[in-house]
Amino acid sequence: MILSESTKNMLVAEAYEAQKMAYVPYSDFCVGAALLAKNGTVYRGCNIENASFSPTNCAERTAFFKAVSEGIKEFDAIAIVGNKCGKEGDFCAPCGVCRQVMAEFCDPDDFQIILGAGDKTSVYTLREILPMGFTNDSLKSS
Ligand SMILES: O=c1ccn([C@H]2C[C@H](O)[C@@H](CO)O2)c(=O)[nH]1
Ligand SMILES: [Zn+2]
Repeated sequence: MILSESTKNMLVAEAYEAQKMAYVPYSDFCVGAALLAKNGTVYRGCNIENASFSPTNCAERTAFFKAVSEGIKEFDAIAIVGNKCGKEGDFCAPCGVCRQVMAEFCDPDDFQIILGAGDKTSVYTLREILPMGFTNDSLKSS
């Protein structure tokens, strides 16, 4: 899908709002995500850490799981911002686990990943950041 400049800017602004809720006592790295569903709803997510480290949930997956837990499974785009808390930073690309979660629900050539940092944005398709992904279809092939 083609994202308008205003939709892109709105999603990055939503991601910055989500970032304020990051629970990051261990990394001090604050991430926010804003996931745009095909019905127009925006789901915000932040990263949520844990003293046991491995239960940590990324901002992107928080947003996806909020949506899916409410019955929403069709998405157009996600905006992501991440940096040391309170500092300016560079683009924050989603981790491999989050890319895999995106692959479960999103069309690789249609879904847009918007990285934001300050006034800059950079947009990718899911296939660009997860080539040769393992999906539901992989289970069907012989
Ligand atoms: O795309 C990313 C990359 C990292 N993190 C989180 C996980 C952890 O809380 C912190 C440092 O890895 O940042 C995200 O939420 N999304
Ligand atoms: Zn992740």
